[in-house]
Amino acid sequence: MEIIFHHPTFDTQTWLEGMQQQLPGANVRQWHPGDNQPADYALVWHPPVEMLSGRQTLKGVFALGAGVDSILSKLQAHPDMLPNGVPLFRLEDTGMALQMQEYAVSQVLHWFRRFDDYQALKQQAKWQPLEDYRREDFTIGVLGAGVLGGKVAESLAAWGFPVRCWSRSKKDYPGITSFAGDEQLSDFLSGTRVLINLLPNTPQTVGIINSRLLNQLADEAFVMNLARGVHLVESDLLAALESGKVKGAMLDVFAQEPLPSNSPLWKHPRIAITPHLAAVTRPQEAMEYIAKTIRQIENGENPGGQVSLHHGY
Ligand SMILES: NC(=O)C1=CN([C@@H]2O[C@H](COP(=O)(O)OP(=O)(O)OC[C@H]3O[C@@H](n4cnc5c(N)ncnc54)[C@H](O)[C@@H]3O)[C@@H](O)[C@H]2O)C=CC1
Ligand SMILES: O=C(O)C(=O)CO
Repeated sequence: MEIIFHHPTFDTQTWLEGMQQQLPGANVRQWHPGDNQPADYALVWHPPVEMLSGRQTLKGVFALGAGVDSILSKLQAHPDMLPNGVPLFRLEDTGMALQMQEYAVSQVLHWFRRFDDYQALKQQAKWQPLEDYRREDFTIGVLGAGVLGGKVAESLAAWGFPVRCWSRSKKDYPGITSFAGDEQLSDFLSGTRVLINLLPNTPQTVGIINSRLLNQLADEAFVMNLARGVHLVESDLLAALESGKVKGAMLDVFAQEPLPSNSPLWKHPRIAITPHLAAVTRPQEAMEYIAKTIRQIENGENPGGQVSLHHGY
């Protein structure tokens, strides 16, 4: 079995040796421009078009992350990059759900316990106990209730918050109210105090967090964008913060990354920023998952994690 690997930033040696250990019978190599020797599987992130195109013998391409928007947008520009019928897989969880839970729970608790307000009071050397927020006024709405959104919703429900989620089709997560489809988006938003975005980047979801959506949230809402920068209309968020409709935001992803130093988001006192690390690929878990999937394919089984090219995620 021949496996080719390309990632612009990951430590290649770790992956070559790790995959070799996972699949002792395989020959795992780093792909270099000009290498058109046979390959059964490709492990990629931002792959050069020539790495994949024309490889009719591929049995699977693995994206080394959860979001496949960068690969799919390249595929749109170069439709022959992924030979017909070759399945594209992505990482499902592989340690990312726990990271997303840590991120979301810690920030929700930060807002719920009003640490943002106390931080502002500290700047004024003011000793001033504030009224507690009540859980019943702190409904959390998770946009996108898939592998990551579902787990984030579950972890917040465990903290006793009212939690709801919104997805393409209804979900049956215990203790979480499920809304589905465009026709239920307004109901989902109405009363949502903390909005957490974990949608994939598709033509249907680009710009979804705009002023029309923000105006439907509860007053003094909070916004957490953990998915993709293109989901959020940054100027609309700034306007909602200005008007007081939105009280605070935590952003991990941006329309332009790295976020340019002159972006007004940096200086805004009620916006917290992290540099796209809400959940990163954990090599060991990812390699175990990929190896398991490859074994399933080799055994003629139907593995999970296949991207729907039709739905775009
Ligand atoms: N900031 C970071 O560090 C990371 C960000 N991500 C982002 O998180 C996203 C979500 O990841 P997963 O949970 O694994 O994806 P997933 O595919 O398991 O879940 C996607 C969810 O969105 C819903 N959805 C999709 N299109 C919709 C639409 N038009 N209307 C309503 N609901 C819709 C689906 O029904 C599903 O519930 C990734 O696509 C990626 O962009 C992923 C990993 C790390
Ligand atoms: O896996 C993904 O999609 C990411 O955004 C990783 O940071």
